[in-house]
Amino acid sequence: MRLSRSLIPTLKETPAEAQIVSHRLMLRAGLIRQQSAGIYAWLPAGLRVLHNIANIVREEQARAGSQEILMPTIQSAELWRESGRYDAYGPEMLRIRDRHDREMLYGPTNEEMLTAIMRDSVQSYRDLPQMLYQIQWKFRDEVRPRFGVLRGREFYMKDGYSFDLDYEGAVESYRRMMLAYMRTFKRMGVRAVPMRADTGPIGGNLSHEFHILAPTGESGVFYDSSFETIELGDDAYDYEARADLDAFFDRMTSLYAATDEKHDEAAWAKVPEDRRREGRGIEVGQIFYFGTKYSQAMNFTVVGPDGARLHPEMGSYGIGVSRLTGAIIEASHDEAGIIWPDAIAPFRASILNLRQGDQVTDALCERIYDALGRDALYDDREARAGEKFADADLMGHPWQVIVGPRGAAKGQVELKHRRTGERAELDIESALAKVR
Ligand SMILES: Nc1ncnc2c1ncn2[C@@H]1O[C@H](COS(=O)(=O)NC(=O)[C@@H](N)CS)[C@@H](O)[C@H]1O
Repeated sequence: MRLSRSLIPTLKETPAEAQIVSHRLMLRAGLIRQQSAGIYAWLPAGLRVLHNIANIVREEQARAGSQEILMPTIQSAELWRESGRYDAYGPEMLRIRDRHDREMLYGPTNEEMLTAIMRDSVQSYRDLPQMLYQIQWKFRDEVRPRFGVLRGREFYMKDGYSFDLDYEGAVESYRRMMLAYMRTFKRMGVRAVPMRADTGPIGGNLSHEFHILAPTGESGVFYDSSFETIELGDDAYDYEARADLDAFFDRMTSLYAATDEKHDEAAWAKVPEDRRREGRGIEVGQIFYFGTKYSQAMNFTVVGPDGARLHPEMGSYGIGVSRLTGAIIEASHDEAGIIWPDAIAPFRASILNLRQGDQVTDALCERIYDALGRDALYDDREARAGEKFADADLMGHPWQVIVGPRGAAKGQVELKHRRTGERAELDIESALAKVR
């Protein structure tokens, strides 16, 4: 994209309402604009990040054998009355009435809906196990939305659901998702720590939250410092080998890590003193096993191998896709702005034209822009070099291709790596080879 023709409204000043760095930087880098409390519009560069995150989630869900579906955001109240959660869910649920005065709601999650779809679709044990997910907008009427997209009211979530014949199968699904989640977060360039967690309104008795460690995290966390160094998502494990799933799960859960709600002083005391860490975490995902809570409540049964009916065992698995855009900035920024991990950056490179109007410089910029295609943001504005440098650092793309008249005359550019600050004078082909 050409910056002179794009809607990426960067700001020099920090908006007063933004209290944490990711909220400030997302506004200043022109990624989002608030429309009402906890509800945001995603501008072109912000939407590219959101799609990059969602696509990594998609690829890793596919690898784990989960099928993508898409369910509606608007749900009927009676569906939630079947499970008893319509009243239990409380004021976070946005309740609405349609023109025929039917009670509807904007879905905060979809356990009931997918259980009803499965109830209407499968009758035999041969149709299980199934693992399905969607990436869809949710609404939770948070009493105090804050910190930008970290705690919004309308937010983008991957929510997955597993259906198994028995407890053993449900445990395998849970462990499959543990591996998929750790691989997913690793690919996004962040370290997320799996922590034992409470289950809250979703239910069940087994749950882990995945936390990115960041000083602005809302959750207090206690963890073994080994999590700062061990390999968190390596590819050595095979989803089709139960022993691999068990080995990975044991490795991830044998080290101590718990949110403050689940912190256990006795277990904590067994962690060698020099390895005990306390900190703050941002919850970017949570997985739950809750057995037959929904299949019982909604009378979803299949005919088992012996002809008797059984209630499938379920779990659900969420990732905060829109929250991750902010959480990753909390974990990866400096005083100049965002430092995007390569895999999710809105663009791979900013092209900075330092002498707009100079024919040789313009021509070289166009050549580089053509070569990099949609992965580049070409700053072709009539603006001073200093402004272009500041905006490129603020927007945080991994590479900056800096084109000035002296270098252009020699067919050279200056290449800057945003994360390390390293600079090099290179000919075009060498520079393009590094950026691609
Ligand atoms: N208000 C919010 N704003 C942004 N992200 C949120 C918000 N509430 C939850 N999330 C994200 O959504 C993830 C999943 O939400 S959850 O409540 O833990 N789990 C569920 O809803 C399950 N039904 C998953 S299928 C959380 O880990 C968090 O990263």
